[in-house]
Amino acid sequence: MGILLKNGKLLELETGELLPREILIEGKTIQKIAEQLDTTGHEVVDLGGGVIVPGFIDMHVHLRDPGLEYKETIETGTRAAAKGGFTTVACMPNTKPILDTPELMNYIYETAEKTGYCKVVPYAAITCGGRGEELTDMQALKEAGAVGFTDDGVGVQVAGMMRTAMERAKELGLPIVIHAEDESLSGKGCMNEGEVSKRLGLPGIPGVAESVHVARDALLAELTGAHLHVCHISDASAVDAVRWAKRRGIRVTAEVTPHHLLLTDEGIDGTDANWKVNPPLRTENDRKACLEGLLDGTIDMIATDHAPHSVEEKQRAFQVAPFGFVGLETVFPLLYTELVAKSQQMTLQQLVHKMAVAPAEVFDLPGGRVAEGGVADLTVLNLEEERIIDPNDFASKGRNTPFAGWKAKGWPVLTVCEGRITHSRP
Ligand SMILES: NC(=O)N[C@@H](CC(=O)O)C(=O)O
Ligand SMILES: [Zn+2]
Repeated sequence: MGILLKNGKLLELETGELLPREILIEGKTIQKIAEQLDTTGHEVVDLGGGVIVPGFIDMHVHLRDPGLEYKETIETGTRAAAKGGFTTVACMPNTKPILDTPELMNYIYETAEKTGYCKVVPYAAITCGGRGEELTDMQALKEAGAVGFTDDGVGVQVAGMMRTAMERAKELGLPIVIHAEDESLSGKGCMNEGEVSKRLGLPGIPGVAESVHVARDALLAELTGAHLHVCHISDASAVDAVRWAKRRGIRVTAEVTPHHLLLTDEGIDGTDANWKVNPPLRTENDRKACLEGLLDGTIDMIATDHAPHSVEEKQRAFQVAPFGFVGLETVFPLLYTELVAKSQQMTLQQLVHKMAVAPAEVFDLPGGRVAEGGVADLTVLNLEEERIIDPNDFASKGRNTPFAGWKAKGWPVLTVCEGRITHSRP
């Protein structure tokens, strides 16, 4: 007995056409796609006219497990992911302890298998403890299933250390994934350095703290032949550095978050730490550069940088509260509403490409397409349903979003991960 999805419209990714199609799922596989299928012996699920797209893939998620379970667990984080239409997430190693051993890779895989609502692929740390002093056993970490190496949360400060890391990553065929931040430039900053930080009297983080690392690591990727992936790009000169590197034939890819596409530092009043994130929200010029980079292919994909913190932590004063926003449950409706429906700056198929197809391609992961014989990872969207974002509705333990109260449409109503229904809403 399989699952038969009826009354849905399949998004054709090349043309954007919505094709009336029925889908038969057996086990973990999409068995058949046709205009009409025989229902006998199958569990029928009525999609109510919803739009079928490949399951989303998020390459930047903080699941906080192990050690910081008061912020999030693999169970709550993946439940939030499934609710947001995701079937795969890559989790960041800045947990407690840092994910720097094969045993910790195994812990992630085993816990996700037992309690997860989507597939979880872990990144491993570049340096032991994320301290930037000594490289991890990258080969053993690859053998244990790491999808790439990153010290996300902090930048690797010493260029020579990054060079050696890239040489090893190149040999292993895995990407180096960077949180681009030169600490000698970012210092104790808590928001973007500019007009707004000056007005508020808050210490700033200049855009160059990011772009000098992007440029440095692009050059090191050229030298070593490694694949460099740039996390959460936010600054116009960093986008230019990626564009330049791609033109030069360097193997570099990049991601941008929904908040850097939609918000600027103008929204910060210095009292609400739900607006505090790293890299910080920057200027309108930077925001536009990120969007332009996404549309012209400089930036390959969208990633949420889902970074849950407790309510208590985010109630602290702006300067001392931790950086980060949750994002898994709101990213699609926000971007669909703002960039597709309201302003037509993007098409639906472009957005789905950036959230599902591109991450699967760049990181060589299963999924990213809805096709016969392929893995049954898919999401059904109700593009008409409009709702107000209320953090109290989140499955995530985190409530920290600057988008509370925004009205958005295009909510995921059904998520199927490897043939299993992981989220379903009437
Ligand atoms: N993005 C953030 O503001 N915070 C992240 C770290 C990170 O992704 O750099 C976190 O772990 O909380
Ligand atoms: Zn980061």
